[in-house]
Amino acid sequence: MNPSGARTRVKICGITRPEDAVAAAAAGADAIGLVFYPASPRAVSIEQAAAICAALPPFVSRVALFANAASAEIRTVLEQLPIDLLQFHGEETAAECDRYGHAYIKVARVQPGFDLDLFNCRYPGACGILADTYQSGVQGGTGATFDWSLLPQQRRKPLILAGGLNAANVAAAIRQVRPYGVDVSGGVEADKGIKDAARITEFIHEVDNVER
Ligand SMILES: O=C(O)c1ccccc1N[C@@H]1O[C@H](COP(=O)(O)O)[C@@H](O)[C@H]1O
Repeated sequence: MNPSGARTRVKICGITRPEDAVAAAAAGADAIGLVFYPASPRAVSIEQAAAICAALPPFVSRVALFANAASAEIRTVLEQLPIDLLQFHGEETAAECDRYGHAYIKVARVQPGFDLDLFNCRYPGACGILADTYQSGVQGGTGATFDWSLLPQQRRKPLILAGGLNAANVAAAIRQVRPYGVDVSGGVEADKGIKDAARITEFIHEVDNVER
């Protein structure tokens, strides 16, 4: 449960195969993430993403992740796929995020000195902020946690926690940060881009059974 009394939402990111999307949904995931960042080992083509979206049951959100992508590419994805939410994982400005008229979350890559309040103010159009680990030269999917005490308890927008989460640390993360949701990629994989159904189930079990 998150501070509002609702359960902590779970997004399983970096899905590359329909069967992994089905496994995530069966385990209780609220959202799956499709990576449209060519440099990622989890990047998918439009065709792959279409097959994944088609395999999903109702009420599981489809999130399209971009990092400094060209607007034409983002528009193509929005035209061709049933995307519920955009995730901007790069250095996109608020104007760049707003231009699609589509719901989005903006990623903050957190390092010492990070100011969540200021970041919220910079992206008034975002429906949530995803906090991930800053690592020089890496856009995301680092598999590393950050110092969660850098996040304040009072927030203007829903906060999604990411970065190195797995079944062994997610309960502690939720108890400390009390996020709206959590996002995981590497922590539920058998290999890059290949999800492990048992790890997904274990992760969501931990999220749903956190005692605060
Ligand atoms: O997963 C990737 O390869 C990736 C590449 C570029 C930007 C973001 C990426 N993934 C996102 O990073 C966070 C944390 O991932 P992890 O759990 O530490 O592996 C998450 O939002 C991923 O979707």
